Amino acid sequence: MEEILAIKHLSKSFTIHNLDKHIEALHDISIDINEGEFVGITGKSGSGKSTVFKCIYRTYAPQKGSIWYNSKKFGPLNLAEISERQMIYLRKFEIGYVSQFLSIMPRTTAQEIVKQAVLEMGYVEAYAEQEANDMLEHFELDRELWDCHPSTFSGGEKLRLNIARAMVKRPRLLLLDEPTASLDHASKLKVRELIEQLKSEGTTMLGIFHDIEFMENLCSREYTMRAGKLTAFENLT
Ligand SMILES: Nc1ncnc2c1ncn2[C@@H]1O[C@H](COP(=O)(O)OP(=O)(O)OP(=O)(O)O)[C@@H](O)[C@H]1O
Repeated sequence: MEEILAIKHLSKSFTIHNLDKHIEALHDISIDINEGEFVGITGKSGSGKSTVFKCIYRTYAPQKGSIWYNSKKFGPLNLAEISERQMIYLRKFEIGYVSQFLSIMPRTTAQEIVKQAVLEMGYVEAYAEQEANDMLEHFELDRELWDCHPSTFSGGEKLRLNIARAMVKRPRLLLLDEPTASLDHASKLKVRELIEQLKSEGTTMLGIFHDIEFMENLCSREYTMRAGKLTAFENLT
């Protein structure tokens, strides 16, 4: 199997100037993922899991180390060093990120949010609308809500919309940062169903889940983090 992501000796720290504090969020992290794999990351709150994702998605710039991603369009790239333009392309076409929080665009309806994600990729209006509708239906977002602004949605509704927006793009690499945290059991099963579908289509996924049961039989390997370091590695297959 070909490697799609190779994180090598990644370190990230934060300085909070007004408090005169220095936080070592990641220390010498190395993780690799093969194409089509679903790899899990577990660890206590504050151990650095989301920081790894934010470095991959380049929300954060790491101080040390490299993040090699084998792009379909560009070939091997170090995400820690590429231009913002290339990173924008990758976010649009190749790398998806789902967190538990929905960043709401003002005056945009739920359906438009998902549709916009497809339009961004260059598809025509009618196709984008169909894809958006299929995805909203899959996640059983009440039809009454499709033309509403999500600012008034419940936590679970916001989350389902968030997942629909990321998954409608069928990214090659999908980062799932506790996407099921506040979902009820039925919605969790929907997410699991879609993850299984994406897996069978060859999508590579890196997931953070507190709910270990949810990950069962989904992940091929699992990394455990503690205080910014990788402390365990397990092959699950
Ligand atoms: N932007 C930031 N500025 C300062 N400190 C930060 C920042 N982002 C993360 N941290 C710190 O880095 C450490 C790791 O945070 P991170 O969010 O990666 O943990 P986590 O394992 O994902 O936790 P959780 O499971 O609670 O989401 C924490 O101590 C956190 O306070």
